[in-house]
Amino acid sequence: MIEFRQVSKKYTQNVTALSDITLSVNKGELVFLAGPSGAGKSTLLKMIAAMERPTEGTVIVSGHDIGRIKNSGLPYLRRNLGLIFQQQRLLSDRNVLANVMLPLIVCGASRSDAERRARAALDKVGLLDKASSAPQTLSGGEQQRVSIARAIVNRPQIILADEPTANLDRESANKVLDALKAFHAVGVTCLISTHDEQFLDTATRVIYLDHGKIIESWRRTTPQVMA
Ligand SMILES: Nc1ncnc2c1ncn2[C@@H]1O[C@H](COP(=O)(O)OP(=O)(O)OP(=O)(O)O)[C@@H](O)[C@H]1O
Repeated sequence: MIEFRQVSKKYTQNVTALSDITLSVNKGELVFLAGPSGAGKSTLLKMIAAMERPTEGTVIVSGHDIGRIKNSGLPYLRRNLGLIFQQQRLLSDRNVLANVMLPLIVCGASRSDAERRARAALDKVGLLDKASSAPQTLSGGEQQRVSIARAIVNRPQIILADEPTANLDRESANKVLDALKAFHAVGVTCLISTHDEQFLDTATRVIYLDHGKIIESWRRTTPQVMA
């Protein structure tokens, strides 16, 4: 479903964010990207969404070659992607429900259909009771779960989450992660970047990056049970 073949990304002559990355992610996998700040995790996720293009190598996402995709093809690609990136903040001038409805309205859904689906998405992340609230009145963890609802409201095949638990306390972080895992459980492919070692203990697949290179990568068939 996602394939990187000998991919490098240079932002400038002196900044190599990714170097010779080869990996593949199967449909329905939950993959954590780990590694220190500046390792290239965000760049890797952005490439899957064609927010950045490879300098060398090939990135294939659901059959699309990201290096060759035309700008006119981007909306079609992104319709299959749920993006949870820090820069995509919730809009403070509309309530939670309207924020979650937005991707559907943009794609031409009717208001009634968009509202019904947005309420279902909020229900899935446990925040239906906050539908009428202003986003800025929610906790950081609740805002992240609204972002997840907004990302999945179009029923994407792939969720990309860049540090979704950054700056959250443990309880909020666990709720955010549980919401993401619930989508993985129904077959959505998820890639999540994190600094949080605790999440990696229960993961089934982790790719460690450092200085733009994969330094370690493993899969296990059953998650480790925490003592
Ligand atoms: N738009 C950009 N222009 C120039 N350099 C960039 C750009 N985006 C990222 N970089 C550089 O590329 C490298 C990888 O950055 P990236 O954001 O992918 O790492 P990261 O692992 O996600 O880090 P963090 O955990 O801090 O978010 C860093 O050296 C960063 O400074």
